[in-house]
Amino acid sequence: MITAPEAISITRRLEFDAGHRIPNHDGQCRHLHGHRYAIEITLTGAMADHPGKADDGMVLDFGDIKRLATQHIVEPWDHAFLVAKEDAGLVDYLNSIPNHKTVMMECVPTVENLASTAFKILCPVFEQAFSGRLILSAVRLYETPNCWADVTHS
Ligand SMILES: Nc1nc2c(c(=O)[nH]1)N=C([C@H](O)[C@H](O)COP(=O)(O)OP(=O)(O)OP(=O)(O)O)CN2
Ligand SMILES: [Zn+2]
Repeated sequence: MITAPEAISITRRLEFDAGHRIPNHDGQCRHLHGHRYAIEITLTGAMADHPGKADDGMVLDFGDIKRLATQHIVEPWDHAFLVAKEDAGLVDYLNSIPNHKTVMMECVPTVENLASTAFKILCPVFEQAFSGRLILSAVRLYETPNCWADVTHS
């Protein structure tokens, strides 16, 4: 009997620190504050059948996930202030600080929007790097140990 190759999902977790605020929040989150975010990146594909090769039995080396996610998300967002472009007063203030690490977001930096942004950035990165051999199937972003958002393909 011939069986189709299994699809297996693997997940790599990375962490970074960033500041943000939700300008129109009716509670504490309208104040400037920060989080130790954790991002979990899940890729799905077939395991490599490459006896004797470094990646034999892997969907993808965890090191490759770390390298690409660090380059495209962790390094740009770590120790940055993630600010909504509509948050005009704060944008002006951050721009007045010489060499401040500010990341301008298209939308308010809720954990949902940040997870969605990360997913949109990483999807083509993994698609191009691995020629469609695997897909980015999910991004989970933790804002606190108790609060997170999941993004998957719709
Ligand atoms: N749906 C969302 N709700 C909230 C978001 C968000 O991004 N999406 N963000 C916040 C705050 O920014 C904050 O990060 C979360 O605050 P809080 O609810 O206080 O989370 P804690 O884990 O610190 O909760 P404790 O009860 O203090 O343990 C708010 N809401
Ligand atoms: Zn917050």
